Amino acid sequence: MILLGADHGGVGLKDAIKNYLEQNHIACKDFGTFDTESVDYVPIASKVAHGVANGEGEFGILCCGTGIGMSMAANKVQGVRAAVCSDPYCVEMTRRHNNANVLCMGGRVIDEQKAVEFVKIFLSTGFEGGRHQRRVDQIAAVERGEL
Ligand SMILES: O=C(CO)[C@H](O)[C@H](O)[C@H](O)COP(=O)(O)O
Repeated sequence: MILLGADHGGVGLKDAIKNYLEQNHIACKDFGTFDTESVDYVPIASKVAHGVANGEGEFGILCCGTGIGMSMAANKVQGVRAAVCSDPYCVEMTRRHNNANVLCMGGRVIDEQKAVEFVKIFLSTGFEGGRHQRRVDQIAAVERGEL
């Protein structure tokens, strides 16, 4: 299950991604927003991030104007590793090296075609583990206040 969320700055990307997922029979849940009326991104990021942290969704995808506000809010939730990406290399590497579980993108930064391309990369790339597992474990230790 892929959990989706956006504010007014990212709703176009989110809807294009939802369309792609549904056309390809990939289960998704849409936490809004559903139009371009201004909304705060934080409560939406929180819903998606908690859904990923509690296992409702394997991955989250969050879109705002830049992707940055969404990533900042999502990364406050324990267990979430949200990455804001605007190029395909970073999308691939954040799965391979960081085991990112939330992808954040900006509707004022990239177009819908790129966003869908990035989602394809994100969902099809695995975590490499090894030395990267040690570093991801260290991020979790920071969350617990142990590092
Ligand atoms: O949090 C953000 C910036 O890092 C997002 O891009 C928001 O979508 C943006 O701040 C919203 O701005 P607006 O002027 O209220 O449309």
